[in-house]
Amino acid sequence: MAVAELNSAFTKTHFHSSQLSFLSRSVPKHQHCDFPTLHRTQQHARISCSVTQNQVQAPAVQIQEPKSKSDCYGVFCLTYDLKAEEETKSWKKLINIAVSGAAGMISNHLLFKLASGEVFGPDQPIALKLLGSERSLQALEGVAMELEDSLFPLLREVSIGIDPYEVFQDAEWALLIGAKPRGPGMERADLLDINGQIFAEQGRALNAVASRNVKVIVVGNPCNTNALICMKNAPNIPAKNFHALTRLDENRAKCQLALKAGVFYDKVSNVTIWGNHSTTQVPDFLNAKIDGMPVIDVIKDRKWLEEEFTEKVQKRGGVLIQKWGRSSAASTAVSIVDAIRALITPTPKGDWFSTGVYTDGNPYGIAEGIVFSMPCRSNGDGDYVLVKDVIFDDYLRNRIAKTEAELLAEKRCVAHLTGEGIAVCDLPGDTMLPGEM
Ligand SMILES: NC(=O)C1=CN([C@@H]2O[C@H](COP(=O)(O)OP(=O)(O)OC[C@H]3O[C@@H](n4cnc5c(N)ncnc54)[C@H](OP(=O)(O)O)[C@@H]3O)[C@@H](O)[C@H]2O)C=CC1
Ligand SMILES: O=C([O-])CC(=O)C(=O)O
Repeated sequence: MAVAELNSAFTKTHFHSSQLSFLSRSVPKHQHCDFPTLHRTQQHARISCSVTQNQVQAPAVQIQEPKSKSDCYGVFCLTYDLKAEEETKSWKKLINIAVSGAAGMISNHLLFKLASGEVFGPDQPIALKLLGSERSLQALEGVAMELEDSLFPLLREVSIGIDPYEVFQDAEWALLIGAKPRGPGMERADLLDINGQIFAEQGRALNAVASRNVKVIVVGNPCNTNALICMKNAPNIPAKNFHALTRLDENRAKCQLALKAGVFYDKVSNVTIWGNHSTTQVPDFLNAKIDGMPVIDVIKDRKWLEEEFTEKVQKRGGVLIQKWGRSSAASTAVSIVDAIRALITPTPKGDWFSTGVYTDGNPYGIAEGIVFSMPCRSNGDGDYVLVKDVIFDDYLRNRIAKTEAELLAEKRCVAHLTGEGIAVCDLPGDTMLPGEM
């Protein structure tokens, strides 16, 4: 009888049949293993594989603890000691990434990018913690199965759950995508309230169980005000760590400028989206550059910039829905990747990126206490600073004032969720999400 033995240190304590199929893949290629056997001690598990010519032997599996609701999924319950394998010795420490709305369309693109290593790098193992609801639990299992079947080397753990207090445990990144879409006839105030409740609860959960330096990117709409609510409910996490995703708007603006100037879009830089992720957002062509030159010196059609370009970016999401029948999912996932990478890699010299962040202490005179998209730079440590050397003209100031007024009105409308008293909803009538046009 030939016996192959694999020693691994396990941090998890549960095993079931799907793991055994994984374990059999772990046996050296020259030895076929029909029946991997798991032996457990207090801290370690050892797999031995019995290989016989004629003999059939039942697998012996000792299960020591029951699997709990939000625990690891399938093959991901198996956690190797990364230092024990030659290939993984140089890898960084595993990081925990929580994703809400994980069974939704955006996540369906994003999760596979995260798992592939293209976001955090080829030496960064990750654990994905997927938050769903009763409604989506089955679908979430399907997502986890697809992640299993993708055999991503860097994806070391996946867990699924419906309780944010469990799913957000030790999260170092929280990508908050899940939110109720605005249905026909629904008032924007109702949407703010329904989604606000979700983000208030998730803020409290992050406050209670996430890493103290968790970086939070809110995608679910209306993302600026949801980010504000989340932040206000997480007082023990730095306010600076909360972002509303406006990178998709920045990417859309770069694309339109490149198209008009007849250049490839990598020539377009320094594009700021000011304000709300809504149709009042301000894509800033005054400070933007094409091939290092001010956009206004390259595209000398101010009327086009003020009217057509601006409106195209503001309403791009809605036009896409009309054509595609659903809202941007792939390009949103790409922009989430861009937003994360903007924080974990140094910003190219002279350039900046847009993200919705808390306005307290901003150098532009924008009202404090709201989450507003502004130009930022990072040295790649996950943090950012606001860019000071930007210029304004009357046009830009007026446009910024409009999106600022909208966000202040949204803030008053969710005062009951931010601990700031009684809500008063006097939202401007034309307030729309990009996708609502
Ligand atoms: N900031 C940006 O640039 C962009 C933001 N968005 C926003 O991202 C969000 C997600 O988009 P997408 O993935 O396409 O949407 P999907 O409809 O595919 O998924 C959204 C998820 O939200 C969750 N959800 C939470 N609460 C509710 C609720 N009350 N009713 C229904 N679903 C709920 C659902 O998951 P579960 O049941 O698991 O909770 C669902 O899977 C939306 O709010 C959208 O407007 C979209 C594009 C760009
Ligand atoms: O309104 C939506 O859900 C879509 C959206 O935010 C966008 O495309 O920018």
